[in-house]
Amino acid sequence: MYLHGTSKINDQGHLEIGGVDATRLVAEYGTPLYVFDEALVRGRCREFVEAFKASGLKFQVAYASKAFCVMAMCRIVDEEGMSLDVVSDGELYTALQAGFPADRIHFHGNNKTIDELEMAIDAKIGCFVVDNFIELQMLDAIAGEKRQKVKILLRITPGVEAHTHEYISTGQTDSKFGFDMGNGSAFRAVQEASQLRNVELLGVHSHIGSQIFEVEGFRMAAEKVAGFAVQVRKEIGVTFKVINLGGGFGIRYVNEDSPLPVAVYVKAITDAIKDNFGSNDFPMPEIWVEPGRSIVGDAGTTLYTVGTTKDIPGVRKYVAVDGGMTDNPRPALYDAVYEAMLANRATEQPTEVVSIAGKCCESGDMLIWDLNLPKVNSGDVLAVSCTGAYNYAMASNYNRIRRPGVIFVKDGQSDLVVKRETFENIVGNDIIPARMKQLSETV
Ligand SMILES: Cc1ncc(COP(=O)(O)O)c(C=O)c1O
Ligand SMILES: N[C@@H](CCCC[NH3+])C(=O)O
Repeated sequence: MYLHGTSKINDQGHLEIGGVDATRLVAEYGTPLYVFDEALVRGRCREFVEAFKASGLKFQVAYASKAFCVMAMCRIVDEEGMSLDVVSDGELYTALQAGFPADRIHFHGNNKTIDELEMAIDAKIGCFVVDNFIELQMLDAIAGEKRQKVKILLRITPGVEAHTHEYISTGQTDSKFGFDMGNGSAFRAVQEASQLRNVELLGVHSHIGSQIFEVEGFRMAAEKVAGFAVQVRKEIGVTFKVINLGGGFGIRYVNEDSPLPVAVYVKAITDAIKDNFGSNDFPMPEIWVEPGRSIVGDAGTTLYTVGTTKDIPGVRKYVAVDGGMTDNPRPALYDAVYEAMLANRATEQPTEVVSIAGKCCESGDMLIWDLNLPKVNSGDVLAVSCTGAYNYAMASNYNRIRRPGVIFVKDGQSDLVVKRETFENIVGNDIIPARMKQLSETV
């Protein structure tokens, strides 16, 4: 397993993250457990911010909280001076509860409800990324009722197809997101927005997809957006102050993945902006981005305890862990691949090929196929790397399994940032209707 950030093998032959022995974490917090390397998260935030500073452009780096949104994470993002992108009232609520400055919150989503729009207007967030005509009209009306003028970007689909899994590719014409540039709806949206009284149109947003390894897609998107911006300025006199190129920067899950350093992505984007703007035809806009996965993805490791094994001679050996698709649905959803190691026997050589199964009542609940490990025993600790993004965020209670706790580790210290769910949480929202036998009557 590739060791990301501060992860290393210590003198006891154990995996250590943030200066804390993984076996100690297991003893203290139990498994499954999401462990975040805080120094790596902060390091990634700084890589983005520094790279943009180096460009000399005005910028905002908004962490896409959908990747991993908990209050402690919002605190880190604030402390690192970044903005925050939310896509639901739940993410917005989390950010506000964490004391995240509302004026640095951007609100995304293709179907924001009236309640969500009201909540965000009341909180005085910094910017709405408007996805469609209905939302544009609704937002203008609600802002008018509340006597506020809200800042907006329009999400446009530039017709750029990112080379990634089709479910996480979003920049193409056939997408549920945004105003299409190709069929003229993006142009009409700018016309409409620029005439509304309660919105201030800052510019446009484009997000082409996720887990992208090349800069070409970003460059193409920047060029297309620039062409659009020039057309809009020429034909209807509207000048964009902000161009947001979204997120999508890839990370290394496995050996075959070849992400570029953050600075290379940022340079490609800022160069593309400089190449296309900054003349008399178009003043230099502010550039915004929304990285999610690349901030937290490889900073996360999930620790599991090995339970049962099933050997089918000549076919396969299954090794089951105490979690699975409930804490990491990505293999089942996207055929995502992961690396793993035995955290308690990290220096031992691999001797067998096993497949890691989850504990859900579902054949598709497989975390890793064909993994080389030392001979695995019940009670071993399996560490799966790169689980920081879209794992806790997409976790479920399928089979009524309790969601694991989350800890941050740094400089030899571990802090619980999300408690493991309890059985009380599991039944907490259940109600037995009055017409059914009540608990007191069942004993
Ligand atoms: C609009 C938008 N911005 C930002 C992101 C974050 O993407 P990533 O986690 O790949 O950086 C996404 C998710 O793909 C998104 O849909
Ligand atoms: N959930 C996806 C990423 C989606 C990004 C949101 N537009 C993943 O795990 O890869």
